[in-house]
Amino acid sequence: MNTLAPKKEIVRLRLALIVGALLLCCFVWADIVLLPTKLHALYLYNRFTYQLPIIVAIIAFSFTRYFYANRFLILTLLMVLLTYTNYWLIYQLWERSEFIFPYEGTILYAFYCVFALGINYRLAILASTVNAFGFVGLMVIAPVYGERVFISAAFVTGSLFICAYAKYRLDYAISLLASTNKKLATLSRVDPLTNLLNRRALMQSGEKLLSLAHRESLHIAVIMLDLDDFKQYNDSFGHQQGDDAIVAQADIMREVFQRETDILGRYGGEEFMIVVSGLDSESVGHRCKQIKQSWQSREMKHANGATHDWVTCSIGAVVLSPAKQLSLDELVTKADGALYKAKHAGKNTFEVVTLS
Ligand SMILES: Nc1nc2c(ncn2[C@@H]2O[C@H](COP(=O)(O)OP(=O)(O)OP(=O)(O)O)[C@@H](O)[C@H]2O)c(=O)[nH]1
Repeated sequence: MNTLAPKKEIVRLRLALIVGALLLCCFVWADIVLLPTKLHALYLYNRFTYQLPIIVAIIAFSFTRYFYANRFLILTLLMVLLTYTNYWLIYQLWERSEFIFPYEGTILYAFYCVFALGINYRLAILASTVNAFGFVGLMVIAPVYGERVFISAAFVTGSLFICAYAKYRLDYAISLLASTNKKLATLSRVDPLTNLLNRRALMQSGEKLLSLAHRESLHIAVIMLDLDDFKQYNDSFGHQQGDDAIVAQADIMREVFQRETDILGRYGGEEFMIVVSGLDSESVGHRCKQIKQSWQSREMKHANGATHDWVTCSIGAVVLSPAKQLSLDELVTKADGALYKAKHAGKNTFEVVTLS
């Protein structure tokens, strides 16, 4: 499970590998104190001909473009190679002079590769299985640990699988956290009733589209929509049915504005906002007409005394030509002004203001 950007992840791994190489050198120093002098050459040969060069080779490989995509496989291979070169050393020291070299390194290599280098739990299980079999095989061909062979094998195998299981729990917790974060991020941007953007997200996305439109010399339009006589509707049919009308307004907006770049949101209450780029006044007017027609075709009965028999909305739009620059707040104020005019013109109508 990786949550870092590729470049940072590569640097992190490289540092962890360098730390691993340095730790290995520290262990060499400690082991030399433990080992009889006649075994020093054999021991140093193992560490400096196999183990250290393997780590250095992976550090060097981390500078190639093939490393990132294959890093987990490479690090799994590292876990197996470090362990098997250690088995080879245990075997040789036993064969040469029946010296009982400790097996704990096997567990340390696994913890280093799984937690410090971060190989995922599936590969950790694979490497642990291969290493556990290797240890049992070693015990069969060389009775290094004598009577303690069963407890040693159980200790190594148990530790390897506990390590893999702990990685599974960790990966699971991290993926749960990542998906919860994603859900929370969506929830913080979306209006739960309509699934449109909420006001904050609407303004953020609107700002982005505005600067993009300016950079690419495109028209940008801000369109405000407000359901007509909605208080009366709620009073007559209840809040629940009022919510249905709000959802219908969102559906109509989605029907009419289908481009991926169109930004649709609920500005607040029964007021909605759309930000679109690349549409001139005529096209914006055409879409406003489509919204009107869609409400008309739905014939959602309105309350007695409302200005129209079915639910309608009024629309105010402002279209900014590429030659002019205004902030989003200024465009919203102008679109609001146009909406106010549409309301005063008798509702169920639209007003488009062009700024060029
Ligand atoms: N059902 C429902 N009603 C809402 C929601 N948000 C706001 N409203 C109602 O929308 C109504 C808005 O009323 P007003 O601002 O007076 O506007 P209006 O009655 O539509 O009048 P005009 O805008 O002039 O057409 C209020 O009664 C709010 O309670 C909502 O989420 N659900």
